[in-house]
Amino acid sequence: MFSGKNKQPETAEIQLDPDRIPEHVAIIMDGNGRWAKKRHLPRVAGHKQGMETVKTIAKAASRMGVKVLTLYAFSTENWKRPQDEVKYIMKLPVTFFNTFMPELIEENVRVKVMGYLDDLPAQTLKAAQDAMKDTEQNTGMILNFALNYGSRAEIVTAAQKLAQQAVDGNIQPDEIDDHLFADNLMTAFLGDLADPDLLIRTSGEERISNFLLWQIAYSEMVFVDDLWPDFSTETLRKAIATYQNRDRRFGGI
Ligand SMILES: CCc1cc(N2CCCCCC2)n2ncc(-c3ccc(F)cc3)c2n1
Repeated sequence: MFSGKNKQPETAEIQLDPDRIPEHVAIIMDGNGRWAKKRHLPRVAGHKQGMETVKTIAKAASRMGVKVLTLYAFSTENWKRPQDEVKYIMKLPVTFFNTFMPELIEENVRVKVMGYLDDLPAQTLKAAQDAMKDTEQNTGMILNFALNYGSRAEIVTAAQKLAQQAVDGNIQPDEIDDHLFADNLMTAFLGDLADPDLLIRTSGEERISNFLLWQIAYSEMVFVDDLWPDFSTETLRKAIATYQNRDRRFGGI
């Protein structure tokens, strides 16, 4: 739309139903390397810009009323990448908190980090632990980073924990149901919010890539072409509008 003498295009902000904001949004942040390649930049430039997008989207989601935002930051498979790239990526949590913690506190955001954290470099783990500690009193949106996370490993770990409880005589096999299994997953701390209402993947890829396989059983999925560094508040609003226009059935008719 054009209006007035300025002839500036007006882009009407996507209107969302405030009563149907997805409580838990999960995002596979894909396309960072391609973003850099398109600009003839090193891949790490895409990761750096991708971290800035995390800041923008975390604030936007918090202000829209999202209760949990889970971001797939590093998978158990990502260790196969070139070592210089992995080394750079592993410093991003330190940079993130050094530059963004005041805004997270101001937004009343609580940081959680889930994954196989013992395998992370010491400085990465410390940054994550400090951020979780420094924001544990916050009562607003939970910003949940999946770091060195893999869903199949998470499911196998839960099965091993339950098998050990059975061997120890603390549970009977027929006591194991959906709820008890979910209580042994890394998302257990989210309680009733553990399962994403909306899963977004960027960069046009339409794969799940071993992310929250148990938890997304009934999630709506929205795949957008934007590369993660280009993902904007408007793109998030459009994805949530798409979600709101769907009629979720949870297996029913
Ligand atoms: C360690 C892997 C990684 C990669 C990464 N990228 C690179 C690839 C994905 C796109 C976003 C930028 N980011 N961006 C923020 C974090 C972050 C993680 C935990 C935390 F507590 C605070 C911040 C991050 N972590």
